Amino acid sequence: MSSFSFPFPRNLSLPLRSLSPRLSLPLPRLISLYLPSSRLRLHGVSTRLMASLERKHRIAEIASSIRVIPDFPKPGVMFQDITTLLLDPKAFGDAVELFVERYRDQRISVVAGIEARGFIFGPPIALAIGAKFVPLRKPKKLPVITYA
Ligand SMILES: O=P(O)(O)OC[C@H]1O[C@H](OP(=O)(O)OP(=O)(O)O)[C@H](O)[C@@H]1O
Ligand SMILES: Nc1ncnc2[nH]cnc12
Repeated sequence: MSSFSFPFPRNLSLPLRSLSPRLSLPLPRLISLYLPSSRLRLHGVSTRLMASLERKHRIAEIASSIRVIPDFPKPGVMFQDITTLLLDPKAFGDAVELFVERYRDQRISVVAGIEARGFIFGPPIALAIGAKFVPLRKPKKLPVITYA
């Protein structure tokens, strides 16, 4: 049975929206709520719960690193500006890692990235899962035979 690992900083607080919209606890307290004394729960259900909480926390951190510009390029559109995520190596790495976790070990041989943001995220994902990368460009951009 694998041992429990604790990947969070000690002073971290997590908003526990799934339990209550208002509940926010320091993580050690949160763990003491979730982890019963039984070793079985510690190594079984609670380990999965912690992995799920950590994933939610990572996604929230990624989301908060993206700058949102209201009403661009037209009223009503909330523009998601990922240039701020790209300036944050932790958030950028975590975003790539989420894809890598999902697609590794699935015998994927090619990752195709759509211009333009697909050119940013596709290559590191392809390298990490051992796949080739194919850029999907607009027509007539390349001076060689292309596939459409
Ligand atoms: O992944 P994204 O960041 O959403 O980018 C999507 C496309 O938007 C831009 O072109 P646009 O549609 O403005 O046309 P253009 O070729 O005239 O620049 C950019 O050149 C990408 O091809
Ligand atoms: N809301 C949005 N933010 C950034 N890029 C987009 N492309 C299409 N919708 C978008």
